Amino acid sequence: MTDRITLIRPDDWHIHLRDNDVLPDTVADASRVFARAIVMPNLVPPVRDGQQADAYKARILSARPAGSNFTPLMVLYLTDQTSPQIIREAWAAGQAVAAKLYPAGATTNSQSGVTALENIYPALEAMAEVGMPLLVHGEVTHADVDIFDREKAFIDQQLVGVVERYPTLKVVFEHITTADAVDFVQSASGRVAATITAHHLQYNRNHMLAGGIRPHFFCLPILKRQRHQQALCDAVASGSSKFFLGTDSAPHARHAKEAACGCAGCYTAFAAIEMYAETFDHLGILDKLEGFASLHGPDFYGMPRNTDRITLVRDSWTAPETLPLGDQVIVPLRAGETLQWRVA
Ligand SMILES: NC(=O)N[C@@H](CC(=O)O)C(=O)O
Ligand SMILES: [Zn+2]
Ligand SMILES: [Zn+2]
Repeated sequence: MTDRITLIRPDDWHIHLRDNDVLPDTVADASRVFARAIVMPNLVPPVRDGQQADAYKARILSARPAGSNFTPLMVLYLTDQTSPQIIREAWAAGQAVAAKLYPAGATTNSQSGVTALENIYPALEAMAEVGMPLLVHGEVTHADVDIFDREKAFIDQQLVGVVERYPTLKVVFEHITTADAVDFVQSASGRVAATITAHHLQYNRNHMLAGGIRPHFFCLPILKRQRHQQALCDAVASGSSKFFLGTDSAPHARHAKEAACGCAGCYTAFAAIEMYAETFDHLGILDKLEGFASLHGPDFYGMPRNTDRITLVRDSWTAPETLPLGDQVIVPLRAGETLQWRVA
């Protein structure tokens, strides 16, 4: 039994840090282990151009704990108005490393998102040309599509078309949740990859709904049935470089989750690499953790791999019941439960 594993320092290729008074809390958790993180731009109002990305980056940098070298990687939020010029300028100035497609209405703070794919064709063309990756929240939003089918419908109705139309565009299918998404990514060309969260590897919809409704498991895309969870586990077990770590750690204050209409998002940043280690250990694939957490992401983005290392040890500890989030509290995933691994 392996009790200790050393990895090149990992990065988080999908996180929500929010803004202003909560940044000291979210940035402290994100920067505890990860060297870099792709910072999602779904603020209100969203991060729509290079200048806004720069200003947000400055707020994140000034919220870092003393001595931290954590590097936020900034992302533009695509809207119906995103012009090729916005893309080219932000890319040329190094203000953003990617742009994110939120179908309008698909998830938290997506109300300014894209209402029809055609509206961003000019932006996508510019992205394909300069080499800026497209990050996708892959769910359709029509009221008549069942929430458990929205990811598959997005692949069929939108993603296949985008990948065909822009043969050089790099695409990251974010936080995938279905066997359909795994199949799509595996059979696509090398410029298509996906992030996988710790919670979608650890849980399925029974954890959220059987025996009582548990709002802290509610996230989007929603947890699916067990066979889909298994497909995600098989994807990481394959060791394929198309899959890499993206926590989608998404804080919402306790009162916003424990409510008649609760917000979508799970908070995992406080123990993310530990949760992944636990899952990989459980699956008997700890030897695949370094590729997933530390190598495939930078390789896909064309960035250097980190050079220092972290060590994880098998040593159980209890996750806190709550954590501070500005002047509120948050109930993290695994609250009060025993975690099997910790960072040495
Ligand atoms: N994943 C979630 O359930 N929520 C995210 C948005 C997102 O990544 O879709 C959030 O910003 O809260
Ligand atoms: Zn999303
Ligand atoms: Zn997200």
